[in-house]
Amino acid sequence: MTSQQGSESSAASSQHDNGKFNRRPITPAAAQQKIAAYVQPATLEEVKLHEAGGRFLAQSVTAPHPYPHFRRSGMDGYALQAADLAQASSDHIVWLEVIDNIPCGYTPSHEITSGYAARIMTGAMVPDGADVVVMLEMTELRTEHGRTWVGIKRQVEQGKNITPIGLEVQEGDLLLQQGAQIGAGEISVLATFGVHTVPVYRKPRVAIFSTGTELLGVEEPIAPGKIRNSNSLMLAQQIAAAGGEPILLGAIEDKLELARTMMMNALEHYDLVVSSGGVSVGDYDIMGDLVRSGEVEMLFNKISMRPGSVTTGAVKDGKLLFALSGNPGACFVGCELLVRPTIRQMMGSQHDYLPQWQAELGREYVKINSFTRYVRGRLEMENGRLIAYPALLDESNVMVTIKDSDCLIVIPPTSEPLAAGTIVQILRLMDR
Ligand SMILES: Nc1nc2c(c(=O)[nH]1)N[C@H]1C(S)=C(S)[C@@H](COP(=O)(O)OP(=O)(O)OC[C@H]3O[C@@H](n4cnc5c(N)ncnc54)[C@H](O)[C@@H]3O)O[C@H]1N2
Ligand code: MOO
Repeated sequence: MTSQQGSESSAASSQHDNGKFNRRPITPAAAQQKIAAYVQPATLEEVKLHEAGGRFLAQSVTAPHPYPHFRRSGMDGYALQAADLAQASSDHIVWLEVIDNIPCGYTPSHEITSGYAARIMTGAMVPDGADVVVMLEMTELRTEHGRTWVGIKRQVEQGKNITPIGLEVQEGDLLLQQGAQIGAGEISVLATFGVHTVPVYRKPRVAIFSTGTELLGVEEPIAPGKIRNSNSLMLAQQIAAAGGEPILLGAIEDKLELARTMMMNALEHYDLVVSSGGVSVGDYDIMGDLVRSGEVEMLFNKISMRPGSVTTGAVKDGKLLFALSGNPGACFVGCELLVRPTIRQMMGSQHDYLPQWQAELGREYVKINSFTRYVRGRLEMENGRLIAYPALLDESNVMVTIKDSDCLIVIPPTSEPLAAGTIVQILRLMDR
């Protein structure tokens, strides 16, 4: 904040000017490590399988039975003994008597011995004695006096069209590791093995509030000097996508007392607290003042990164507080780099940080900085090469290009512009 009426936080900030201007930056990796040391794992709950999507498994799951657990036909056809077709050819048809009919879901009523076959459908249980299923299209039928024979004119290799027991999974195999995120494939595994309620980590309840006397509700008409509070809702979406349960506490004016009440209430009632705004050095940067006041233990209040250099982390009674910048670009990046991993760690994820890839820079990047930059960018595959295009407008206070980005391009501290084609690290933005 720069200009406001009111004197409360102005007075407060002047008492703290020393601490305010003397911030010691730590690296983004050091900030992530500091936070990780305070993460408390969420408690467990059992959820119904159809509601488990996106959650993280709290216990590993092993197979209670093999899969498939019976020999399964892969085709509609006839189950028989391959050796019976040894003489079959285009000139010699082999006839086998059909003694059983096995639809899906039924068990065979006869063992197959030499000279006999069973009609069988895809997915049905192959009878004992049979070692091959011959497709319907390769057979013909003859019926006499109420008895039926199947005729086959070619040899078929033993085992053809039969899925053996345990082909996919043996009994006792590890199916899913603790910490695995439950998606469609995992749900399919759990359903197959009868796991109808799933032990998962509780979704952390993440309180969100914004500070700024300029902030209007989204539904309010625009007014001079005012802006709508987009950060709270942007954060709610990021937090939900990361797996947390966002709790929107609204916005407060830039008044230290309001911020104190909001922050203490949020820390008391929720698992994690995320605020936006008021962390810089201005007269009304109340979150910075609050964190420096000693009421919470400050972990850092400057990170050697842009955007989001003013991102602040603190802890109180074991609960983490992230005071993110009000600038939308910095707020977004701070959430992706710090809040998202925290939520995922709380939920037991093994993959907490954004995945890192390499790409070629799509156009030159000329800004020079002593801090690492996380530039929002767009990935394209061109002639088999992954190209990352930095957004044309990537300043911390730019909002509109966040939506166009699917990665953050990591520009290390550099004194030279980076040429197009330079190999850069990128962090993939997930869950969008
Ligand atoms: N003298 C200095 N000024 C600034 C410095 C500095 O080091 N010295 N740092 C700059 C940097 S870098 C950043 S980043 C910003 C950080 O500012 P704050 O985090 O304190 O955020 P505010 O001042 O409250 O707001 C910044 C900007 O964002 C808009 N905003 C705030 N909340 C929301 C919201 N909920 N939704 C949408 N937009 C929001 C606000 O109106 C401002 O335009 O400080 C620099 N200044
Ligand atoms: O901290 Mo600001 O977002 O670096 O630009």
